Order: sequence, then structure tokens, then C-alpha cells
Amino acid sequence: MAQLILIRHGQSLWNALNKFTGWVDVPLSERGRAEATIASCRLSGYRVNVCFTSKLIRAIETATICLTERDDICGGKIPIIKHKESDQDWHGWNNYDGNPAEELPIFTNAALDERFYGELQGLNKADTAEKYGREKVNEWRRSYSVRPPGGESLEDTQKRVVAYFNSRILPHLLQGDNVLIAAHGNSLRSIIMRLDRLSPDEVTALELSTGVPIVYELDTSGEVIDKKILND
Ligand SMILES: O=C(O)[C@@H](CO)OP(=O)(O)O
Repeated sequence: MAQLILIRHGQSLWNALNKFTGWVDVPLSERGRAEATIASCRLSGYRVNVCFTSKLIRAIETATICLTERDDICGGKIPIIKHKESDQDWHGWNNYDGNPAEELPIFTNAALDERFYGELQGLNKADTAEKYGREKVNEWRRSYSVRPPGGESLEDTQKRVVAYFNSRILPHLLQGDNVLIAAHGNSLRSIIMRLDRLSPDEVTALELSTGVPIVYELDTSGEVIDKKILND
């Protein structure tokens, strides 16, 4: 049995301004950092063995706050971001073999990034709804297969997210590791759609709050046996 903890990043500075964000690399707001701190308290008693985040700073900040505000979640280990030589921005910072006995690895990967919002990135959501109509904008934001102009549909996002989840994250869960994934509204909706077996119609109603941990218990074959939302 293993635990999988999903957390949408805390409020970002653009969430606070109600702007479409997508791949724009906006940091957490003060409230977002507080949400991540509260999340770490809600995770008191939980233990993580490995962490995955997107490449975007709001998810990385959320993960590191969750893993460092309290000692127990890492079991006394030090969380360390593991960079890869194949990363575009590699600059030799990992000239160190690591010590698994003392470290909790954090792997960052663009496969977990937010849905690419194309031409909507940087626009205010309310203004955009006024300009194009609420129904159209809601279709861009919440339908499964309709793409926003120049961007990814949830279906596009789900393909890259679930491929990464199956190949890179699931093997950890199957060997009994407890996993934390800090990511985004739409990358996490993609994973939840798979875990909860939601249909394309059902996923349109799925909304995730910022900074609220969702804990899944999985059996040894990766099937979900329990789900808890830690929101109080
Ligand atoms: O702007 C974004 O990148 C996302 C998440 O904040 O927006 P939406 O709620 O439309 O998926």
C-alpha cells in the first residue's frame, strides 16, 4: 500500500489578479505561501518518500514549503531537487552522487506543467469572459477537448501528464513509496481523472482549491482504495 498526495500550488500572484497563467512562471503570493504552510500542518503525521513537481516556480515553492515547514513529513531527510544533465538549463550543479539515506529527492518535470493557455496567457479571466462570452470562455477553461486559442485542451495536457505519471511516478507507488505531487489545476485534474475514472463530461465539474492536499491510498496494484481531501 502507498499514499499519493496531490497538491495544487498555493495562490500565485496572477491567481490573485484573476489572470490566465498557463506556462507563465509566476511565483506564489503571500497568501499562497501561507496556504502551503497550512497544507504542511494538515499533512502532520504523513510521511513522503519522493516528490514530483512541475518546472514552474509556484509548484516548486509549494512543494518545498510543504516539505520543510515540519520535520516529520520527510522523516528527518533533507529534500533535494535532482537536476538532470539532459535539462536545458543544466549547469553542472549536481556534481554530487547523492546520499539516498539522508535525502528526499524532488524531481521536476515539464510534463507536470499547467495546461498551455496559448493566446489567453496574461489576460484577465473576467474581461475575457466579457469579450468572448461566459459560455465560450467556460468551454475553453473546462471542456475536455476544446482548445483555447493557440493553447492545449485538457485532453492534450492529460496525454503528457498521464504518460509521465504512468512511466515515472506509478513505479514508485507500486514499490510502496509515498509520493507527493505538487502541480497545477489542470495537470492535477488530468491525474484525478485517471485515478477516479472520471469521464470527459464528469471532469468538467472538477475544481481544485489552491494549497489543499488530496491524499489517495493505493493498493499494491495501483488501484485506489481511499481518498481524503485535507481541507479542515
Ligand atoms: O490560469 C491558469 O493557468 C489556470 C489555473 O489557474 O486557470 P483555469 O482555472 O482556467 O484552469
